[in-house]
Amino acid sequence: MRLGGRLQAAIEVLSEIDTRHRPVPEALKDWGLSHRFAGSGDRGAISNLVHDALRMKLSHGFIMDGDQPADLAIATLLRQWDLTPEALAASLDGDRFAPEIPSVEHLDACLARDLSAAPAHVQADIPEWLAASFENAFGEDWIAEAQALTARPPLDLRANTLCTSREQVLEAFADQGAIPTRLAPHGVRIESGKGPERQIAATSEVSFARGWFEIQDEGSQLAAALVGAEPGEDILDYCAGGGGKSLAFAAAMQNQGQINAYDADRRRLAPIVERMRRAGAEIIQIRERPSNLAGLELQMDRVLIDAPCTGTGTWRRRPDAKWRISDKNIADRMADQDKVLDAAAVYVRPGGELAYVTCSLLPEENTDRVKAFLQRHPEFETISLKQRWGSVAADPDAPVPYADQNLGLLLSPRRTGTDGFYFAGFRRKI
Ligand SMILES: C[S@@+](CC[C@H](N)C(=O)[O-])C[C@H]1O[C@@H](n2cnc3c(N)ncnc32)[C@H](O)[C@@H]1O
Repeated sequence: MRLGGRLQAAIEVLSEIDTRHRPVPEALKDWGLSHRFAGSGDRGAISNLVHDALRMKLSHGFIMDGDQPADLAIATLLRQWDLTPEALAASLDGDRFAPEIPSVEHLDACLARDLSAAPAHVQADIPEWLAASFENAFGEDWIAEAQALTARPPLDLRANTLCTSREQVLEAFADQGAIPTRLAPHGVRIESGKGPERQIAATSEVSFARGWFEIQDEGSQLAAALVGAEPGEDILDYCAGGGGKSLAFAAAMQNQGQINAYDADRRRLAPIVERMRRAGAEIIQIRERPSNLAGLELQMDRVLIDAPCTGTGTWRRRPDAKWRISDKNIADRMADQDKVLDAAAVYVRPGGELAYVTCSLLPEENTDRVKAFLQRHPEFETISLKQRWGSVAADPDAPVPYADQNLGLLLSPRRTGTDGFYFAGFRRKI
């Protein structure tokens, strides 16, 4: 397919998402099923166009003075794929599958519009009602922080030190330009491609089948490292999901000690079985049911709560989530977070630690929850995060996360080059 056909396809998929509220992966899949002639390069390019358009939906709408799917897709090519209006018009010329586009003069005039005249949330490309939360989280940097969430994310891998080294993983992906992550000591980064370029399918590699790495954002790797798991300890991963953090603990603990992996939804735990086998992680005990946790009360050296959250820190990966989030979502997640904090805290031994992690940037889910927890649980105190960060970050000169009076660390794409993650740590006094 030429650019015109890809542009037309992206417009159709964006319309489907907009009018029928379809999830992006489903809308893209359906388009692929009804256009079987499209090759994998075409599908990748169309997917990139759709995701990029959603990342900057509001500012594209402002610049184009219209937010129809065609406006968004055309603006994506001009503002994110760096095509000039002339180059775009030339590449669509004579392409019978291409949509009609405005004249070069009109597009030049659109690009000349001054985005700084737009309302702040439009410049930031976030829903208006969330602006106050972003400002609370980041102060005067909030627009720049929100704008950094509109970029394509890199692909981050965590080298599994149970069976290989970061150097070997770097070598395996040397052709793709892999580099060491700046902060996470075992991370490997492959930067995102530009325009139609697709991200590599790292999980199709032999090195993946051999257990050399897991796909894990650098922010998630850092959150796991901040927990501070050491060989020989007893750990509870209370919201273990597919086990991303449990696997990181097993490597940090050199397969010595015990990790109890629990999740309220036991179907989410199922992938751990295969992942443990592949990674050679031998110390993970899967706890499928609440009753399997009996007897662990006051016994754990460390408990991690990787809490259910709105995922605002991962908007680079799921840009449609940015336009779906509601007040009710946030309120529901806050209630879940208080519930898991109370439920998981009972397993921490005196002197042991409780870690609270979200992949959200909203203070409502982060510092507010921590303050409320400390009020309900005077038997816990916060731990010094400055020291902990120093022991985790590979590069002491690298940017540090936001820290609010020792009430947690906040990582973000702009500040730390990671997904947005929040980490807070507590110690049980008695
Ligand atoms: C952010 S995800 C966990 C991701 C996982 N730790 C990882 O690193 O791959 C949050 C998890 O919390 C679980 N969850 C939600 N409510 C819970 C509860 N009350 N008790 C335990 N787990 C809960 C969800 O099923 C979900 O798997």
